[in-house]
Amino acid sequence: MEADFWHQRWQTNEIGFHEAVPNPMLTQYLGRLPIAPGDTVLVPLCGKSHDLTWLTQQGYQVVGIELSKLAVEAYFEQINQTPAIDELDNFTRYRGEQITIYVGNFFDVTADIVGTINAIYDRAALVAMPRDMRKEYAKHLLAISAKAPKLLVTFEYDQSIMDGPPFSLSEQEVREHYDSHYDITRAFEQTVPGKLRGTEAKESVWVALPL
Ligand SMILES: C[S@@+](CC[C@H](N)C(=O)[O-])C[C@H]1O[C@@H](n2cnc3c(N)ncnc32)[C@H](O)[C@@H]1O
Repeated sequence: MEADFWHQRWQTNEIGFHEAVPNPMLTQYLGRLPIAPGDTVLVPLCGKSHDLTWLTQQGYQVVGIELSKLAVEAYFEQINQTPAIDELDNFTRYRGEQITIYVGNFFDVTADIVGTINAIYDRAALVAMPRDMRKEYAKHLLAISAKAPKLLVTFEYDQSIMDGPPFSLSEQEVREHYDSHYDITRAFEQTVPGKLRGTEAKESVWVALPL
């Protein structure tokens, strides 16, 4: 999707993807990754998700990347923190307690900017990208995170009856993106309760451990 699409969604508050509580897939399956409190978790395309706060509460350092300044300002308001704000390369950097969020385009982020990453949590990020961008996204994520272990949440449904985002990802596509760098296991699968925007869909949680 183009940046304008997402800016518009935040401006008009059309953020159906934003959940009121930390995502149960995160809280149940993060423990499958070989990380410990104090480690840094990268959350690409983070929005103003409560998942960020849950991660800090478990003792992790969190690095988020988000296009929308509105989202990030709303996040710090939500957690009652006044972040330190400065400019770094193409980004505005917001720093709070145990969390740094870079406001700008994910594709401009470098390994130097994010620093050492011990794990990645990808919810509503890979699936937010149309097919032609997903390959580039996956490649870039590998490059900036030195293939850190990853928890990935995807949806699968009949893409011919509904357009994304979130887009549908088959197991084959998940493996195409990551198989050559990770041992990938589907840790959980469910039919989306109450459907996905009115469409039957399956939700999967993948645990990806570096080869
Ligand atoms: C579907 S939302 C998911 C947000 C969050 N992960 C959550 O679970 O609530 C996708 C987010 O990615 C952001 N985004 C989209 N394209 C981006 C890009 N190229 N760089 C950085 N952020 C981007 C959007 O502004 C939006 O907040």
